[in-house]
Amino acid sequence: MNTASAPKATGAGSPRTRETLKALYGYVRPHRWAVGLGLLCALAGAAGGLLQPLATKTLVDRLSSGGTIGAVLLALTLLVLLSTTAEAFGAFVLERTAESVVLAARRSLIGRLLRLRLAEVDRMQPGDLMSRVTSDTTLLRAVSTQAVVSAATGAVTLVAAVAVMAFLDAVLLGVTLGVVAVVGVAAALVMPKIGQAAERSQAAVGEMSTGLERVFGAFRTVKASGAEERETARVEAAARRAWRHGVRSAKWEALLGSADNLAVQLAFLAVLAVGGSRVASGEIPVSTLIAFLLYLFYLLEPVYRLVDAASHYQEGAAAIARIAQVDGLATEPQDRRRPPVRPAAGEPLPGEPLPRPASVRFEQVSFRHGSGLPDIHRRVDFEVPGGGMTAIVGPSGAGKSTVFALVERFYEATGGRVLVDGKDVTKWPLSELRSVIGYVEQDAPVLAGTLRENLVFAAPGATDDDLREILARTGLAALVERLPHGLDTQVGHRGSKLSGGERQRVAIARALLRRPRLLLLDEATSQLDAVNERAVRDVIAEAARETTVLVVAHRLSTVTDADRIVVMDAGTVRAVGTHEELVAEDELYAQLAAKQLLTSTGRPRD
Ligand SMILES: Nc1ncnc2c1ncn2[C@@H]1O[C@H](COP(=O)(O)OP(=O)(O)OP(=O)(O)O)[C@@H](O)[C@H]1O
Repeated sequence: MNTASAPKATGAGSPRTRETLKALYGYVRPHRWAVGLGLLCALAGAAGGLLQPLATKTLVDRLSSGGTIGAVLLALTLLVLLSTTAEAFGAFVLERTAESVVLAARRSLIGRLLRLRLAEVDRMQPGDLMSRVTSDTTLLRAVSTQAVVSAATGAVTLVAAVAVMAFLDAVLLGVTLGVVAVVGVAAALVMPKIGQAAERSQAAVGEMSTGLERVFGAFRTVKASGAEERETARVEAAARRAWRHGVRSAKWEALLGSADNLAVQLAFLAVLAVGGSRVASGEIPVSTLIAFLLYLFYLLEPVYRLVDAASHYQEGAAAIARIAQVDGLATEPQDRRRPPVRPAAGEPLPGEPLPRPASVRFEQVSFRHGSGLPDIHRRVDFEVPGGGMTAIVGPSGAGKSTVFALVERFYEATGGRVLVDGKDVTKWPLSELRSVIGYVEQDAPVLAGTLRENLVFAAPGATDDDLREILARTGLAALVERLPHGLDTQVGHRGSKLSGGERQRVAIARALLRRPRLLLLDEATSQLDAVNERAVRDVIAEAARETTVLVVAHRLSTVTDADRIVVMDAGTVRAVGTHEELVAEDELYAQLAAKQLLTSTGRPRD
């Protein structure tokens, strides 16, 4: 599969770590006050916990000396209540902030994905891109808040606990630190492995989404080909890979967890042995040993926190890297000025002249999809004046649809110039360029939603009258009558509840509602029956009287009336002329015409 691969996780201080920390800071920065509040609450909770052993020591000392313990007991209870309340409140603040971080990351990703250049979408897998929005962002939840706070509170309480332990007994502290150092070494060794497993697991989740997207994109074909089991196995294989790496990560995390547990247990035994003999020899009182042992168990908490923060960081770093890859993909330039929403039915905006047909010119245009790939266009040169109908014909793969893709600036020409209204398309503000064009792509896509949403998709200002008119013109009025909820009927995923011909007519109606100055129709009538095709051809012919219409057609019968026909072959323009001229002058066109049983008048032979 073709996903950009993330750089491998490396040690602390590496460029990757610096980049991750910088990105992490970018996510946390807008919420620094909330994270600060969460941190304060966590510290308050930790401080409460830190004081408990000291209060216990006082309690034991008082009991040993026969003093009263009522006040100390009350203080201890208050301490417990305050610290748990502070912790609970802090935890809520952090969870809420974490959700906000995820939302911000998702919003920025979604905004970016829809502005990606087509070439990038061709290169990536949509399913994998989707999983970065849905799955990777959730990993930011823990790393951006909980891990930051855990690391900070863990470090602070660790230092505080060690300081108090040093105050209690330096020898016992030496024994403790010697054993606890083992955890540090184990953590340093295991951490990168958790990061690696998390990265692979997320990549596998991306592959799973890609597999599902592939299946739902061609659901009927999958079923008709009897490929359900094979495709299921494919998606399952990715799910299993995600499971395997998840388990691997869990294994390392468990190992890490038991290592720090073991370290504290061993430290406990060592302190008990050394401390016991120090109590026996009278070097320290028994209350000091008890307090020290309590602190030893108290040490577990900050150590856990630090380990937890480190493993969340590893998982988060993998997600941050995958999200950052999307930031690295090329996007289309964003215009500062939004073009006006075109009213339907050709009404000019106040102060705007009536839309006039746009001209198109290809000047020695060359194009390829990437360096090292074959030329799709080689010095393509033709001119289409404003108004009328121009057809582009030629064998499959000649580069006809690519003409439209270059006019819409889905791709940039690699040589020469594409001009609309005499102006290089690269000089047009992109949204303005597209606002003057109506485009029906080859597969006449219909989006999930209602019929109405589909029709007004390119002309949100269209009124009900505009809709009625266009429905009548494109022969869709009867369909709307039949539908249970009329225009508000759901058309299903990719318009699956409509017939192929209906989808084409919806796509044409959508493009016409935009009242474009240039109408690009790519094989727009291929699925229509004879009656509807005639009707739609009449609509297109009518449109050609007030706008410029460019059609790509395989069936010459649909374009013999065109004002001019551009014949393309293997990425070049062979000839331009009317049907009659081309039948007489161009060998390829004459052959195509002959194959399709046409005479030079364009009428089918009897
Ligand atoms: N994203 C892409 N990456 C690489 N090559 C591509 C891409 N899209 C199209 N091509 C290639 O570009 C060539 C021209 O494609 P284009 O769609 O313009 O042809 P066409 O004349 O419209 O063909 P048809 O009549 O079959 O629709 C084809 O050989 C195709 O394989």
